[in-house]
Amino acid sequence: MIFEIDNVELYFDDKPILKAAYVKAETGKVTGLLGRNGSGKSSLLKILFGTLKPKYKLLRIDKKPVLKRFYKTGRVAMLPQFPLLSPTILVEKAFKLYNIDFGDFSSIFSEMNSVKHQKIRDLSGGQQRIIEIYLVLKRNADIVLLDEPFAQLSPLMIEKFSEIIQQQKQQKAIIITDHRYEAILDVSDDIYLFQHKQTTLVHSAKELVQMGYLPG
Ligand SMILES: Nc1ncnc2c1ncn2[C@@H]1O[C@H](COP(=O)(O)OP(=O)(O)OP(=O)(O)O)[C@@H](O)[C@H]1O
Repeated sequence: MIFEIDNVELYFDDKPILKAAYVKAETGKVTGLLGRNGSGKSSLLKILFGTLKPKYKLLRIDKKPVLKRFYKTGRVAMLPQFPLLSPTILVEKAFKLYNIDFGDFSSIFSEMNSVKHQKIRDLSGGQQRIIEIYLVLKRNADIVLLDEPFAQLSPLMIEKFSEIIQQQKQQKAIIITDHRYEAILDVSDDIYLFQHKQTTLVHSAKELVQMGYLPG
């Protein structure tokens, strides 16, 4: 399945943020988005998900236009940059709500075994994020959007999630953005750089240096 978001034109209060931006994602691949702060990565994810309305955009699945807000189709799962779960929900209840097995989770993240009966608000920021990323990644969806999943995670957790992302991409398209660019370069099959209000497909870290995103 091929997902394309094309000709994205976004303004906030007459200020242009994106002009003719394009991103393609497909089942079996991870698409990484890189770019400086404020370059429009989160906005593009929200536009794709359907919670932010731009001046113009065209969303296509396998070349056919999708006119509905995408989240209403039930085919997309999104991890926003900010907390997803209610602070008062019990961890085991959150897993039930998402229809995901806690046992499978705790066999990968054994250090999280003890939090099953706790409320989300009683976990550390990183522990909360681990649960959120896992639930969104494992959710039954055709495409998963991850906005800064790695920001609060220790290196070992990033490695574990990179493995889960590789497993999950077998059945899904995944789009991910994060400032941990080494992790994004490792996990992604395709990379887009957000720059000058547009998106460019890049092929190497060297290109990212030449384009002024990475220090030389
Ligand atoms: N609701 C809003 N109202 C006005 N301006 C906004 C709004 N949301 C985002 N912006 C502006 O749009 C631009 C793009 O923001 P966005 O969050 O998409 O960038 P980003 O690339 O995800 O940044 P970061 O990497 O820092 O999270 C920024 O200049 C931001 O100030």
